[in-house]
This record gives sequence, structure tokens and C-alpha cells, in this order.
Amino acid sequence: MTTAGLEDVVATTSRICDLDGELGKLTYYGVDIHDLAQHSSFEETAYLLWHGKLPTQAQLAETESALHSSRALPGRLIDLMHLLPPSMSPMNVLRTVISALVAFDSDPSDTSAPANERRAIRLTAVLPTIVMAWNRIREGLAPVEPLDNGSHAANILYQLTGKLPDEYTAHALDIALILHADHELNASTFAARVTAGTKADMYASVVSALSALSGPLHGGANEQVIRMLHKMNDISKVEPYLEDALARKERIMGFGHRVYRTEDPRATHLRAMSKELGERTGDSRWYEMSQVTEAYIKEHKHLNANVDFYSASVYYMMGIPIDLDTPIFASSRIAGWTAHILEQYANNRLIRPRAEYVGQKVTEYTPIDERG
Ligand SMILES: CC(=O)SCCNC(=O)CCNC(=O)[C@H](O)C(C)(C)COP(=O)(O)OP(=O)(O)OC[C@H]1O[C@@H](n2cnc3c(N)ncnc32)[C@H](O)[C@@H]1OP(=O)(O)O
Ligand SMILES: O=C([O-])CC(=O)C(=O)O
Repeated sequence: MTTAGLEDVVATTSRICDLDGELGKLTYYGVDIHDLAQHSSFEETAYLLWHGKLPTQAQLAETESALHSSRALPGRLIDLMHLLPPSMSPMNVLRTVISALVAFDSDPSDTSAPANERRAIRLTAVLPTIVMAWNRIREGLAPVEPLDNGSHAANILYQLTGKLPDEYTAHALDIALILHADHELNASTFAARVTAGTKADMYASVVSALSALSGPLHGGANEQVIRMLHKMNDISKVEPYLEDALARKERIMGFGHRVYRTEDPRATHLRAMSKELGERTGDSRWYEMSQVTEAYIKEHKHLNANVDFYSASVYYMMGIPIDLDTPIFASSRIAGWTAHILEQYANNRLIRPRAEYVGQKVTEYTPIDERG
């Protein structure tokens, strides 16, 4: 029997992330996402995903220092980006450059667990450097060198503008990164595990994940949400816009989920953050339009906002360019992808499901000059 989209199919065991779609509960190695959002940092959360336990002070300091020293991008990869057309999308540039990064691995033949753990740190640290370097290069500007200290979040914002971010914005982005870091067997993580399951290297597995994340039904939805809010542009236009879109049977980006049947626990935090950012920036329009959209879609389609909905206005009010929304998602999810790749390598079996054949029955081969 086939299950369209593998809905509810259990494809692997994993110790990393538990997701209860009925209760709206999400945990990483048993630690509740609400506790992580309130008390943790992206670095601590990444450590938890990679090692299965929260770090001691010393372990956290060691991980932070390894992340700091892995942020810089080889000069040749900056040269490579200069060769790409400025119109290329940041997600396409990202997977291209991550693919090329394998050439700078000091020993690609070392497939031991410690070597792959080092790659997980390197890939996590360098991924936003690629995104932010591209954002500058496409504008004809020199990339901003990454900070050799500070949080992943603060460094992302610093590389965007060349200015140190204020404490509030850096902390808000840190929370958003915690919330996006992992999500069980979502499409991009599954893609990463399928590739890792062939014993392909970690770079190849991350390229698969990035490719899957980029689509609008998955991580690409956040960018589409803010584009939709721009089309609405005014609170009075929200309902007519949605009415027309639903009449045309369009999907409203940022709503619905394969697993959650209730509020996405991550949306709870992002909604509050969107409200607060609106107040702080003195422009609550994006939050208010989002709220009206949420109420309308709940009433007319019975769908909840997912993680991509409020993250869109949050990133926009942080001054992040719209087409960097999905790369920002990737700058966090890289921790989850690499944790899943490490778990796949540690207990590997090739992932190879079957397809139910629904094509035509066996037929004679017809020579080309006899075909009608
Ligand atoms: C980080 C993330 O990946 S979170 C998800 C990000 N993606 C989006 O926000 C894109 C919009 N949402 C969607 O397309 C879907 O809800 C998905 C892809 C997230 C989940 O899809 P599925 O579990 O396969 O649900 P499916 O596509 O079967 O939809 C079920 C029904 O709800 C409707 N529906 C689901 N989502 C939406 C939506 N956002 N807008 C309008 N209708 C929707 C479908 O049209 C379908 O209706 P029908 O049965 O009358 O045809
Ligand atoms: O779990 C999913 O299918 C999509 C999702 O919310 C995520 O990847 O964060």
C-alpha cells in the first residue's frame, strides 16, 4: 500500500527530536523547545543536538571557540562567488559554495566520527558567512570579515551590515535560530539522511538538504510570506487579498503542516517576537497584517500558522533582505541536519523504499518506423 507523501510513515528511529503533532509539543533530546527558547543559546542547542546532552560551561566554551575559528571562508570561494551572476538566488549560491567547500577539507578520506563532528562545526560556522558574503558581493561590495568572537546570531547580523547589532536584535535572532534548529524528519532532514545513507560525505548530504529546504512548500515559504504581505501592503487589503487567493485555490504560505494539528509551538514565540519588533521599530503594520491573515485562515481554512509565517515579519523587521529568509533558516537548521547525518552514519543502512508500479502492462517493443 502506498502513502502519498509518506504521510505518517515512520522511516527511521532517532534520538534527536520528538514531535507530537496533536499536543503541539517539540523537544530536542527530551528538552522542551519552550525551555530552550527561554534559557538556551543557539550554540548550546547545537551542542545538545550534536552530543545528546546539554554542555557544561567548559564544553560550551570549547564549542563556541571552535565555531568562532571556523567562520572564515577560503579566499578561493570568495573568488568563486565573484564569478556567479548577481541575479543568482542566495539559496542556489549557498548550495554551490557548500558543494565546493569539500575541496578545502583537510582530509576528506577521514570519515571517523570525530572528523565528521569537526565538519558539523565547520559547516555550521561557515554557512552564514557564505550567505552574507554573497549578499555583499551581489551589490558590488566587499564581504565583511566574520567576528572572531560573539554569538552565531550576532555574527550573522554583523556580517550583514558591518555594524555590531544591538543586544535585543541579536538575542531575538538567537531565539529564532534555536526554534529552527531541528524538526524531526522534515523534508530537508530526510533528504540529508537519504544522501548520508549512501555513505556520501557530509558536504553532499548538506547540499541535498539545502536543495530540499529551498522549495516553497518547506523552508522557502518564509520568503513567500513576506512577499505576500508586501502585495497586501495595507491592513484593509488583507481580507480581499486572501478571499481572492483562496477562490483561485492558491495555498497561503506559512499555513498548514504535515504533522501539527494544533499551534506550532515555534509560532507562539515568533508571533510574540513579531509584535515586539513592531513596537520597537515603530512599524506594527507587518505584525498587524499577519494577525489578520492568521485569523482569516483559521476561520476559513482551519489551518494554523507554521514556523515560516511569523519568522517572515520578524526577519523583515530585523532588516534582513527578503531573499535571505530561507538562508537564515538554513543557518540554524544546519545544526539539526549535521546532527541527523552523524546519527545516520553511526547506525547506517541504505535508505531505499519501493514504488508501487502503476504504469502500463508489459508491451511489445515497437520498431521506430512502425510507431504511429
Ligand atoms: C518549515 C516548514 O516546512 S513548515 C511548512 C512551510 N510550507 C508552507 O507554509 C506552504 C503552505 N502549506 C502547504 O502547502 C501545506 O500545508 C504543507 C506542504 C505544509 C503540508 O502539506 P500536506 O500535509 O501535504 O497537506 P496537503 O497538501 O495534503 O493539504 C491538505 C488540504 O489542506 C489544504 N491546504 C494545506 N495547506 C494550505 C495552505 N497553506 N493554504 C491553503 N490550503 C492549504 C490543501 O489544499 C488540501 O486541501 P484539499 O484536501 O481540499 O485539497
Ligand atoms: O517538519 C516539517 O515537515 C516542516 C517543519 O516544520 C520544519 O522543517 O521545521
